[in-house]
Amino acid sequence: MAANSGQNASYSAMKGRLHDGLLQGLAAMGYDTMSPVQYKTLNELPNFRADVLAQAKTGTGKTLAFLLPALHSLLTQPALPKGQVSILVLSPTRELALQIAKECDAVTSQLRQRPECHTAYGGTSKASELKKFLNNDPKVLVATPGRLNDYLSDENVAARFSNVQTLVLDEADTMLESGFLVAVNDILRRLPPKSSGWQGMCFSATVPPKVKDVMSKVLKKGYTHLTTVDPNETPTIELVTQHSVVIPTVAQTYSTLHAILLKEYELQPNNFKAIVFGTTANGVALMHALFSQLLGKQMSVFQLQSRLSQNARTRTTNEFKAASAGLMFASDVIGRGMDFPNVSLVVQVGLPSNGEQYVHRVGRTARAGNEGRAVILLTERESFFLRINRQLPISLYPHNISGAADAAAPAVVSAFDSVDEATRNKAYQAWLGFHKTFTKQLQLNNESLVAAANDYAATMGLPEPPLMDKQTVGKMGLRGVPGLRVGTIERPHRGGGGRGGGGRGGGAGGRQNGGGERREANGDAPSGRGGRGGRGGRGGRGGGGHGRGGVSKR
Ligand SMILES: Nc1ncnc2c1ncn2[C@@H]1O[C@H](COP(=O)(O)OP(=O)(O)OP(=O)(O)O)[C@@H](O)[C@H]1O
Repeated sequence: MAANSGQNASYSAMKGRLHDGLLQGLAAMGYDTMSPVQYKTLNELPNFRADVLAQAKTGTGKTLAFLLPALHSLLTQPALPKGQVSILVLSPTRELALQIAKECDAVTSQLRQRPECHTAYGGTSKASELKKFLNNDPKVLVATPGRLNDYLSDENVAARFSNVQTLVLDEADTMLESGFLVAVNDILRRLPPKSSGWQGMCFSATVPPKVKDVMSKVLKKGYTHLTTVDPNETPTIELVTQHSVVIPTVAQTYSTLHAILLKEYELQPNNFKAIVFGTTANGVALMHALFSQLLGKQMSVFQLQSRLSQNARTRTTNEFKAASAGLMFASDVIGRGMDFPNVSLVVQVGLPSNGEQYVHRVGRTARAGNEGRAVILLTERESFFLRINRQLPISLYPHNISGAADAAAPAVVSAFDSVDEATRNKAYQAWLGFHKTFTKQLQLNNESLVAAANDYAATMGLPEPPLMDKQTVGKMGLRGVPGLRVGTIERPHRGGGGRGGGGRGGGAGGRQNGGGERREANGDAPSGRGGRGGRGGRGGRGGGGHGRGGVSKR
């Protein structure tokens, strides 16, 4: 990885200051040079146990930047009693938790006595994970907040954290935002008090000023603020060429996306590896189904979103990490932190939750010094995003693709015929729920919102707008709005919904959406109070914190 501004320092310079076993681990991983954020945490902290807020661009090695000092302290301090957790890392998503744990295992791989690194996240069997946790000697735990709260609500389990030495918030800004804040506060209440001396580490590519206040709960006054990002610059990576495509209405979305993907494929036919972000889980499932028809013969098509079982999520994550090429449709379950090597293109379809989320999604490409491209596809109404985020280095797409989009339209229409109706119905409802949260910015009222949703239904080849559950319509605040088809939807018996490739099949959209799917943002946010965290941690179902700040089914 390239390092900059005279910090092209070799890890060998850390000999005698960083535990030898860790240096050997880094060598085994093939890393000789410190990235700038790694250089700074290892050289500019008053000591490795100091509290730190670190900001560095996406894909520049923040994970090792927090793991190395924390692991060094663990390895050089008197051993904690068996079963006591020393390093606790909080991550917004399950996939990211697993990835961090793997990085921890890799960097400790050469130690004679390796500290055990465990994970705790929703969507897995709590009983068996907890048994493993309690019967072994986890020194590092990487957890999502919901499942961790579930652990901490049991006094015997909470006792395992009474000597915690380091608490890391990865993707710290999102962890301290509305979707997670309640759960993180609950965790902080259940851990030893800050005055007991544990080290706080907050890492992210983006640190909006509003979260700095909340950080005082984790960071001691006088903490070190390290940054490799110029404060006057957006933290988006320079190695990504970023473009926008604005279309008149939602009706042109999929034909234009098709044209963009083919153009980009033409520009980089070798090892074309792309992620297309959508706004909702059901919207992603729809794109996956549609583009499997349209492009499935040319490339492997994947999807990752919260309605898939955790097994499917983990399997697909591993497959796409290993793949040299492929097309992934994803929600924000992989919007932050995830490291899929050699992704050369990121496309965002529809509005990101905010400028920060845009930056994190773009950061899925151009990692570890590589280059990448990014395109955002918005409708005219959604293009306000470009106006309010003028600081982002986005220019107009330089290729004329409107002809190709027109030419693709008939193929899109016929591919929709093969997408099952339930998938289209759910995407319609998700679209409506998502856009409902933006009506002001989109300058829509309820009537025009429903009219636009119905155009969207027509684009998907649905003969009439899908039937919506009365309750769902009420929760969305759309009761009585003309154009909606409202009725009672037969709910399948519990357990009757299949778990097909497209996610949690079956299931009427109303129940799944619990009042209308909004955005899939931020992470596997717990839905309720921390005490219910385990359930919330499932993310796929209950996950969501439906706050306007925008966390929902991803
Ligand atoms: N010193 C290094 N030399 C080479 N590669 C490295 C080095 N440190 C980290 N990497 C690799 O760079 C990639 C990005 O690292 P990492 O995922 O930690 O980035 P990040 O800054 O946390 O990104 P994000 O902001 O998206 O969370 C990973 O594949 C990681 O293994």
